[in-house]
Amino acid sequence: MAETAITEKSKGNLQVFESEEDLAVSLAKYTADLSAKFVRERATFAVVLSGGSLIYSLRKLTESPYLESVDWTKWYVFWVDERVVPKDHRDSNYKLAYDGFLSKVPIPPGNVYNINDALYAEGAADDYETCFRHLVKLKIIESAASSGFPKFDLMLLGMGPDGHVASLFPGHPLLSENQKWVTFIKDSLKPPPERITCTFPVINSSANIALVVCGADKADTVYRALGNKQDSSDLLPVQIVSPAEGELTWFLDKEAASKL
Ligand SMILES: O=C(O)[C@H](O)[C@@H](O)[C@H](O)[C@H](O)COP(=O)(O)O
Repeated sequence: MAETAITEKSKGNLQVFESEEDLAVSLAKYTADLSAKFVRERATFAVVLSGGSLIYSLRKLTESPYLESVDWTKWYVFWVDERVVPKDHRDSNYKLAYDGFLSKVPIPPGNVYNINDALYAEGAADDYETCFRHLVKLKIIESAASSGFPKFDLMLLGMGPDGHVASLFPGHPLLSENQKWVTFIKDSLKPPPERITCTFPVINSSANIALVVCGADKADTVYRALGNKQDSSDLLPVQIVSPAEGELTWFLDKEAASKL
């Protein structure tokens, strides 16, 4: 059961669910509705996934009615961050998403854009940015009118207990990267250390962002991001998520929201 509260625009729409099960039901509807809207408007739906528990929370999309009703042939799938490991490695976000989601829905394999796992971190980041630039030219990915950064239709983000999103960690210099679309990190606090990640200008150019957060271990950070006491001096990565021209929706289970 969702209690929906609309908070200040900068903090986004906040939805709190009794259980992760309820959250998953609502997340599937939200994603399917956006898919229908973008397919109607531009015959394409460009979706960005993260790793972690988010993939499990997408499971209802692989079931009826969405398995039949979503136009999966129009989906284009990307990753907001990826671990620099072979794509069949147990740490691979591609493998996680393939096993838990992509293998269960009929998205054309050619529409799934994982990183080139034959390259080192720097090369893989550059290569992924080149791929985005090519798809922006083809209008498979929209372009943000004001900045020229890619504007994905939907970005599905998780959040770590420390407030990281994608592979953008608290206090890391990459938080202020404002030129590159995709960059790399070799000292990720969450293993494995080598990753590629979209930058904040790309994340914040998205048309829609869902921040999907479950569990009591994240309650303090959720409070810091959404509670009334705001300290703008030392922003956590999750607090920098703020789509300039898009919509941010928080999906929280009641444990994650317990300190609000
Ligand atoms: O590759 C990754 O590690 C992720 O993309 C990362 O940003 C993840 O989304 C958060 O760490 C939350 O993960 P959990 O939901 O599993 O806590």
